Amino acid sequence: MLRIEGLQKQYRTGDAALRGVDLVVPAGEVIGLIGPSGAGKSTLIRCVNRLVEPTAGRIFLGDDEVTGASRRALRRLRRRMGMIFQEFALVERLTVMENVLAGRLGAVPFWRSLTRRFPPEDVRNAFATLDRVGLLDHVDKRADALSGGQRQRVGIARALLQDPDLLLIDEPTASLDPKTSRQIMRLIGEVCAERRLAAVVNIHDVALAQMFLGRIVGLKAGEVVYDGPSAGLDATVLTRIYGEEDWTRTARSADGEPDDAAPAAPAPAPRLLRAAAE
Ligand SMILES: Nc1ncnc2c1ncn2[C@@H]1O[C@H](COP(=O)(O)OP(=O)(O)OP(=O)(O)O)[C@@H](O)[C@H]1O
Repeated sequence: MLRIEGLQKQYRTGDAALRGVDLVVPAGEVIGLIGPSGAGKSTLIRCVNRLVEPTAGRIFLGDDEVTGASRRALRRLRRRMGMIFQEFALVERLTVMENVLAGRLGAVPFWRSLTRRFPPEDVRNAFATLDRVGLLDHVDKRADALSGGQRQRVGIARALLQDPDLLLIDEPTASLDPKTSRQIMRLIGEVCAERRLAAVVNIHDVALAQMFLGRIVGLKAGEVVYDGPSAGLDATVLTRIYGEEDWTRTARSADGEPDDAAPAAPAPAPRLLRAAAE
């Protein structure tokens, strides 16, 4: 479980990127983090693993506090957080298997990682994970010989090999075609359910988020302005998050149809938070 309390981030430049975010993501739940450019989505994800140092607030992974953790404790906590990136972040000249085993770096002794000698159990796990993500036939291929969808599957397998409690996923489908994007979102949902992982997915594609994620958190100017079911993302809520626009072809109402009768009937118990500043 991920718990965030009163998270604030002010960059040195003076930009207040997060203004008191509260968020709980239970084990097994995948949430979609949406919001306009500059809303603070990447900052939020990076504060969770302290790639960006929060200015105020507290973050917990299970019972362990991430904020304030010593360097050593933070290293251990980061091993429990798998990261999946938009650009995959693979080592191009290494094979699929080597890239996936990189997920164990930090967990194996340094000399083993230098000589790339991983314990047999890690290798067995890597095979099983690659099988799960549909890449068993590609283990010896170099990363640079893979398609975008295959590359993202490697990214997912590498994160899973860490045996994490939490996945932090930054724009996983930004460079993928629509069908591959759906396959990747489906895979993320399935593996998180199977392994009871909490996950935060930073995603721009609202329709895709609605299709595959049950819960959406909408950020605007560093504040959570919506936290509720994806079915509740109607034109009114989208206007709250993104501002005025014709949302009728984007929002899907609770019955799955495009929301062209906006404003739509309220969705089941969405938690509308603070009205966005006008
Ligand atoms: N390293 C940084 N130094 C200073 N300001 C930053 C830094 N990173 C982000 N910001 C500012 O913080 C705010 C939030 O940025 P952030 O990248 O978190 O938004 P985002 O929602 O992820 O945007 P996008 O969807 O475009 O990636 C913006 O005003 C941005 O300019």
